[in-house]
Amino acid sequence: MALALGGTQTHLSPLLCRAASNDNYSNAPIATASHARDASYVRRAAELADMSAGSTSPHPNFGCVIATSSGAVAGEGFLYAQGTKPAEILAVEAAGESCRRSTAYLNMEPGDCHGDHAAVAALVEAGIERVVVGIRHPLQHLRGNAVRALRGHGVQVDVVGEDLKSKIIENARKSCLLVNAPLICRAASRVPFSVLKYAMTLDGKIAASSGHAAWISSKISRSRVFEMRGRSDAIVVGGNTVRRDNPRLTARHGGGHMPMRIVMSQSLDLPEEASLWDVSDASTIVVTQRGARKSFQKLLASKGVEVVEFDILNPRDVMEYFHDRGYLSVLWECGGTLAASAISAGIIHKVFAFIAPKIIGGKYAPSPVGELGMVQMTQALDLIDVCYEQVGPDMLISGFLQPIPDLTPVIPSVEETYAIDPTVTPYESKIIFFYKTWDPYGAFSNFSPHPIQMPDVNGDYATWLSVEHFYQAQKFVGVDDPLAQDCVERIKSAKSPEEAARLGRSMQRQCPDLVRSDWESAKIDAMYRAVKCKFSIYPHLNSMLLSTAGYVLVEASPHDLFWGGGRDGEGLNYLGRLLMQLRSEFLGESSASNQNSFLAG
Ligand SMILES: NC(=O)C1=CN([C@@H]2O[C@H](COP(=O)(O)OP(=O)(O)OC[C@H]3O[C@@H](n4cnc5c(N)ncnc54)[C@H](OP(=O)(O)O)[C@@H]3O)[C@@H](O)[C@H]2O)C=CC1
Ligand SMILES: Nc1c(N[C@@H]2O[C@H](COP(=O)(O)O)[C@@H](O)[C@H]2O)[nH]c(=O)[nH]c1=O
Repeated sequence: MALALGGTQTHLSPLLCRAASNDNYSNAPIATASHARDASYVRRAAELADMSAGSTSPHPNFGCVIATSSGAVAGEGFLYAQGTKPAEILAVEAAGESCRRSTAYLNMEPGDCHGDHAAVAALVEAGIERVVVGIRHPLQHLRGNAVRALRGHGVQVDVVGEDLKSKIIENARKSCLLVNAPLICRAASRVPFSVLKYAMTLDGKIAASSGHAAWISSKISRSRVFEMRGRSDAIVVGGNTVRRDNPRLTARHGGGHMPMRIVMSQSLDLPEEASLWDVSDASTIVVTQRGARKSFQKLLASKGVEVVEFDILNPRDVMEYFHDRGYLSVLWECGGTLAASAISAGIIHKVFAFIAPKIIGGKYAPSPVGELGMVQMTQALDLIDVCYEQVGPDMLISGFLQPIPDLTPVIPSVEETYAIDPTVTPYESKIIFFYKTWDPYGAFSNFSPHPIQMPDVNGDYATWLSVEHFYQAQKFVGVDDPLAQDCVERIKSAKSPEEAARLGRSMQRQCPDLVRSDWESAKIDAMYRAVKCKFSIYPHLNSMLLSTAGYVLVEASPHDLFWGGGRDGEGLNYLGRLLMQLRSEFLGESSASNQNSFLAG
C-alpha cells in the first residue's frame, strides 16, 4: 500500500474520535461485510482529509482511498492545501496500475471549482470502477457536479446516505461531516466556524482570584492547543486577557500554518508593549469601537497591527466581517466575559474544555462562561456529540453547541438567500464577483491552481504553481542581494498559493530593503503578464473569461483595496480591470481571426 501524503500533519483530530470509535469494522456483526468495508474506507478517507485541517482553508479537506476488489488498500492521498494536487490524483498516482476496476473512497464529493474536472478525470482515466462518496459537496453550485460527471463516464457512484444506507455506514458519514464541519457550518450560517476553548480547574476556575492563569492545564494539553491553533484561521481574545496574560497565541507545535491573532477591545485601553504587537511571527488585528483612542490606533498601526472599527463591537458583527474576509474557522481563547457574549450571540459552534485535576478556589476567581441570563437548570445548553479524551493528566471534553447543519435541505445559494431575506440587497445585475476559488468564477482568482510558464530575465522559462506564486516572487526579482534571491526561491517552492502569499507579504513587511525599488510601478505589469499567460494556456479558462462578455468583473476582496473592489466598492479593483482588459484583447483577437477566416473563405 502506498500513501501519497500531501503534507506533514499527522495528528488525528479529536473531532473524529467519537465517530471513529463507534464504527469499528471488526465490531460490526449486523452490518453486511460490504457495508462494513465501505464504512471503514470512507472513515479512513475522512481521517486522511483531517491530516491537513487548517492548511487547506478556506478550501475543504479532501481524502481519498483506493481499494482493490480484494479489499487491499492500493493508494491514499489527501489535499495538502488549496492549489495543491487533489487527493484523488495523489491516490491514483500512488495506486498506479492497481486502480483498474478498483473502488475509490472519498470523504467528500470533489469540488471542481476550476472547471477542469481534474479529480473526476483522474479517477476515470485510471479505470476506477466504483466511487463511494461520504458526503456531497456542501456548496450548492458545486454540489452534485462531480457525482453526475462520474456517472456520465459510466462509473458506479454510491453516495453514503442515498445509495448506501445502514447504521454502520451512517457513522462513517458522520466522520465526513465532522472533518468539514467548518465549511458546512460556515456555508449555512454566514459566520466562520467558531470553537470556544478554555482550560479550567476541577472547581471550574479559569484563573486564580488575582487573575493569574499560567498554567492550569498540563504541557501536553497546551501543545494540543498549539495544534488546534494551527487548524484555525484566527485566534480571538478580549482586551482583558491581553492586559492580564500578555499572550502570544502562536501555533508552536512545529509546522502547520500560523493563525491571525484577533483582539476584541471596546476601550482600546491596552498596553503599549505586548507580545501580540510583535507581528514578525504572526499578524494581529485589533477590532474596536468606532472612534476609540485614535492615538493608540495610530501606535498600533505603526507597529504593523491592523485596526478595524465597528459601530457596535459585538461578536456576531465581528464574525460576519471575518466571514466576508474569507475566514473558515476561528478559535476563541478568551475569558468568561467575552465567551458569554459570543455564546449569547449564537456564534459558537463547538466547545473544547480542558479540565485539570486541581482546585484553586476563590470566591471571585473567574469561570469559563460569564452571565448568560439563565435562571433554571432546564435552560442549560446541552452539548451534542460529546467526546471525552484523557490528555496527560487532564480531561478534554468537547462537543457541539449547535448541530452540524443537515445537508439535505440544500444550503441556499446567494440568489436564494436574497429571495428569502428581503433586507439583503441583491448584487447589481451585470456584475460578476469572484474571490474565493470555490466561487462560481473562482478560477479567476490568483490562488486558483493553474501553473504558468514565465520567462525570467534571461528569457529562460520557469514554471510557477500559480499566478500568486509568480506575483509574490516578482517583488524580490532583480535585487542584487542573495537574501532577495533566496526569497524568490522560497516563494517559488511554496506548497500552496496561500503559503506563497504569506511568504511574499511577510518578507515585504519585514525586509522592505529586499523589495525592488520599482515595485509600485512594476506590479501591474507583472500581474498582467501572469494573468495573460494563465488565460492563454488553459482553453477552459479562456472560454470562461470570454463567456463573461458584457459583465463587469469585480474581485470581491473586502480588504485588498488595490487589486480588489473593497467592502463597499471603495477598492480600485485592478485585478477585475486586468481581466476585463484581457477579455477585450482576446475577443478582439478572436473576431479578427474570424474575420480573416471569413475573408479567406
Ligand atoms: N484558562 C483559560 O483558558 C483562560 C483564562 N483567561 C483568564 O481570564 C481572565 C480574563 O477574563 P475576561 O475578562 O472574561 O476575558 P477577555 O478579556 O477575553 O474578555 C473580556 C474583554 O473583551 C472585550 N470585549 C470586546 N467586546 C466585547 C463584548 N461584546 N462583550 C464582552 N467583552 C468584549 C473587552 O475588552 P476591553 O476591556 O479592552 O474593552 C472585555 O474587557 C484573565 O484572568 C485570564 O488569565 C483568559 C483566557 C483563557
Ligand atoms: N491558562 C491557560 C490557557 N490560557 C490561554 O492561553 C493564552 C496564552 O497563550 P500563549 O501566550 O500563546 O502561551 C492565554 O492568554 C489564554 O487565552 N490555555 C491553556 O490551554 N491552558 C491554560 O492553563
